[in-house]
Amino acid sequence: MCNKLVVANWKMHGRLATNSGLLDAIRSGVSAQTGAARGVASRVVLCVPYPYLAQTRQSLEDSSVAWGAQNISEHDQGAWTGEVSGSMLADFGCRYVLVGHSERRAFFAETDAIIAAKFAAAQRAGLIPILCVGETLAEREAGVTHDVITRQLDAVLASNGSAAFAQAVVAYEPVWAIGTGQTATPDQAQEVHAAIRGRLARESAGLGDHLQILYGGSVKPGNAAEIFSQPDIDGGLIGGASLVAADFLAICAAA
Ligand SMILES: O=C(CO)COP(=O)(O)O
Repeated sequence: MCNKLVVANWKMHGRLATNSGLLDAIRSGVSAQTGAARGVASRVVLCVPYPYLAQTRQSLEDSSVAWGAQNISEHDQGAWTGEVSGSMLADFGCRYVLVGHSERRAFFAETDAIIAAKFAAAQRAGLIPILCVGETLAEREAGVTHDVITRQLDAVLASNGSAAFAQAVVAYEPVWAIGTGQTATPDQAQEVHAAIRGRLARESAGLGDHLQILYGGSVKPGNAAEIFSQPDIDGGLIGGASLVAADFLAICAAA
């Protein structure tokens, strides 16, 4: 797959005053890369905190850079204080939303069932869910990485069906590689990506061929090209390095 997808996850970073410089630099940098590559450049998405969606839309709406959110309510509307629905995100031009990030699973008690419901809510609102999966260090050391990934995928498959993955992205983020500077080796990542693709191909061969599977966890300008060169790695989900325009653009250029 030549058209890689690079997604920024700003997490809980940014301020109104400093975001504008970052957004401007990314918009013009991606535009220069797209021009140079004559339309085969990577696609780029920024997942920003909710309060900055309007600012992001204003900055990016005439560009090729898309944007999205980092979380979504599983409910469509109602008495759910503090929650944000998919249609609200669509109102702000979001095309994508992260679902099941390991920080949501670990710190906000999101279960596989809740994540499956959020995945469905995103699609009801016309958004493309980016389903995050990944094992902890203890799980890797216990040799259960594949079991964990399969359980996380199967929860969404069981409640939403395999057809739902035709309009979705999967991101493999080993928890031990997030924000630690310890990247999975390209071989470690490729092995899990191939297993994810294999699991979905068992449901439908076409799905396995077309699904975009991103790698996330300490992707930096210095390791991006090697990670992206793996056959089953279709792009990246970038945390810390997405907050520095030069680093993020270098990663986009490597994709
Ligand atoms: O969690 C991540 C992206 O969602 C990865 O974060 P880092 O790139 O900072 O390791």
